[in-house]
Amino acid sequence: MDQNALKALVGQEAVKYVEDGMILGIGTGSTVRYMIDALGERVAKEGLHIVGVATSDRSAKQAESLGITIKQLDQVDHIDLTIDGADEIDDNFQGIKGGGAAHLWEKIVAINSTKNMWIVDESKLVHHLGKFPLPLEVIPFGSTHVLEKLDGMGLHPEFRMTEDGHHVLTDSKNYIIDLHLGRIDHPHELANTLNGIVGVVEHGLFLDLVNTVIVGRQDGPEVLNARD
Ligand SMILES: O=C[C@H](O)[C@H](O)[C@H](O)COP(=O)(O)O
Repeated sequence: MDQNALKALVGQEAVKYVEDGMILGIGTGSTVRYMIDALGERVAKEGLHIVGVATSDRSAKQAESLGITIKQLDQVDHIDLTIDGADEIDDNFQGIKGGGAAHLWEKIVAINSTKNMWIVDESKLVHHLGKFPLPLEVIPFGSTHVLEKLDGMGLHPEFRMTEDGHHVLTDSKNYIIDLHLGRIDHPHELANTLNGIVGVVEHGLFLDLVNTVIVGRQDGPEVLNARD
C-alpha cells in the first residue's frame, strides 16, 4: 500500500467510532479528507445523524458538500469526539500539527473535545519530535520582529510562503512561521517559551491532548491508546 492508501485506510477505520447523535470535531489535511469522504458515505447510506464542527474552511466545505451538517464551535455546547491528522507523533503521544496551517482552529477544537483521535500513516510516528518544522501562527502586524526574536533564540524560523512568493495565510488571516529545529528534547518547555512570545497566536505542539491514535500499517490499521 502506498501512503495515500494508508491514509484512506485510517480514514475509513476512524469513522467506525462515530455514533449516531454525536457532535464531531472534523480535523484538516490530506488524511482527514479520506475520513470526511468515509463519513459522508455513512451519512448517505445509513442516515447517520451527526453535527460536525470543522477546523478549517476547506474541511467545512468538503463535509457540507457530502451532506454533513456543520455548525460553528460557538453553536454547540460540547464536542464528543474530534478526528484529526498529525504531522509527527512521538513515543509519548505528543504531536506536531499545522503542516496545513490549520493548527490554531484544530487546537481550539481539540481542547473543547471530550475525546481526541489522530489518524496517521506509519511515517508520522517518530521517537523524537522536531524533524518536521514546528508551525507557529503569528499575527501579521510586527511579524518580522517576531521572526527576528525567534532567530535570536536559535529557533531557526522561516516564514511559510506560497510558490508565488506571498505569505501563506491561515483561515484567521494570520501568517505561519516554521521553526526548523531538527529535534525537540523538551516539548513542554518549548511550548511554555512560545506561549510567552507576544505576536505568536498558537504553536503546533499538541501536548497531552490525544486519547487514541489509529496508525495505517501495511498489515492493517493499528489502534494505540494514549490516555483515557
Ligand atoms: O494544519 C494541518 C493539520 O494539522 C493536519 O492535520 C496535519 O498537517 C496532517 O496533515 P496530513 O494528513 O495532510 O499529513
